Amino acid sequence: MKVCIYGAGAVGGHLAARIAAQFPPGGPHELSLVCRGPQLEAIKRNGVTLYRGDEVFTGRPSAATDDPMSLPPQDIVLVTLKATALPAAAATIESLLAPDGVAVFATNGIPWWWNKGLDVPQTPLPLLDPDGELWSRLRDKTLGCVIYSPNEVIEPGVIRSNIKDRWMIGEPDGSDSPRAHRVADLLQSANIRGVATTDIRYETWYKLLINYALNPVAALTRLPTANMNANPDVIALRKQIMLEVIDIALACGTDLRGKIDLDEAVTPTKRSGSNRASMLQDVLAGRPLEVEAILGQTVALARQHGVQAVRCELMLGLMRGLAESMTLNS
Ligand SMILES: NC(=O)C1=CN([C@@H]2O[C@H](COP(=O)(O)OP(=O)(O)OC[C@H]3O[C@@H](n4cnc5c(N)ncnc54)[C@H](OP(=O)(O)O)[C@@H]3O)[C@@H](O)[C@H]2O)C=CC1
Ligand SMILES: CC(C)(CO)C(=O)C(=O)O
Repeated sequence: MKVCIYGAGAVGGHLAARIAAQFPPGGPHELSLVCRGPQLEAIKRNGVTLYRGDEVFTGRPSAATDDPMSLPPQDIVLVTLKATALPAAAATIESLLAPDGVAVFATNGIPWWWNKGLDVPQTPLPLLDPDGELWSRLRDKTLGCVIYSPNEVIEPGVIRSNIKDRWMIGEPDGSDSPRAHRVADLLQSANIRGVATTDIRYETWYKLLINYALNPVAALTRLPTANMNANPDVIALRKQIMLEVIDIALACGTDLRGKIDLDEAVTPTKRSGSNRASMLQDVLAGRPLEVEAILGQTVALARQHGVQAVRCELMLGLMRGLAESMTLNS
């Protein structure tokens, strides 16, 4: 198969290193990476490397480029761009796909395709897809992907993660499709825990519960997870946010009550280590923040369903302000 990772930064670089290590050029799969700047230069020079616990994965893709249109048609495009970069990439991703190809959107937050297959008007979400480019071009060629894996680019071409990871892949309409299994099988063949699910919306809410209570708090406090997990004020706030997200999910049809141990989520005893949430990495690097995917669209759903979510609203206001100040100061 021809497989492209579009946006090979932290998460995409993780997948790239493991797939490239397992399938070097000339093997059964041809791996191409789309990235840019120092990351692209380093990958062209040295390949891509992942440090994961004591393990090191390193490999070279068949191609690495900042010009996706130079690549042949792809069977699978794993899109690991930030949610903010997706609308501008919609036309290119569409052109890159082979006739039966599929794009797998691996992003945090509510995904742009959320309305597809729901009993709601079949229209795009304006906060995530303002001109409907993603919706009109890609809604029938899309799989969702929820990522349980913290990653950071520690130098160009080099990613650090931890030993636990899981990648849930599913159809927006919840069907059990061959293409979702094809993607999960590809990941499994590279010893990555890829799982095809018929309930990607449950996974989305579950992960959003973690992200809403982690990413903006990390971005505002600038604390890595180990410090957040030891700070009583932060712990209390995060638990309150999680309870609100559980209410919003329930109003939208997903029951997370009792499905997550909130104490373990905010003060883990079964996990060790520390990482910087992706939104904190973005603040520190001066990159656009995924405010609308993680916060804005969640609050929009809360308002639509009449759910009071005071802390979620408050965090949204603060994060929209922070995003604005970053553009003013850039
Ligand atoms: N990092 C993490 O721990 C986790 C992240 N996620 C989610 O995964 C998704 C991806 O996040 P992450 O990997 O951290 O993001 P990164 O910013 O590390 O990766 C995105 C990459 O895409 C590149 N890129 C953006 N636009 C283009 C373009 N037009 N052409 C070529 N390259 C481009 C970026 O380059 P540049 O830097 O130059 O903009 C960057 O290298 C997000 O939705 C995030 O929330 C989920 C779980 C964990
Ligand atoms: C996996 C996790 C929770 C890691 O911090 C994340 O999703 C992020 O940083 O955005």
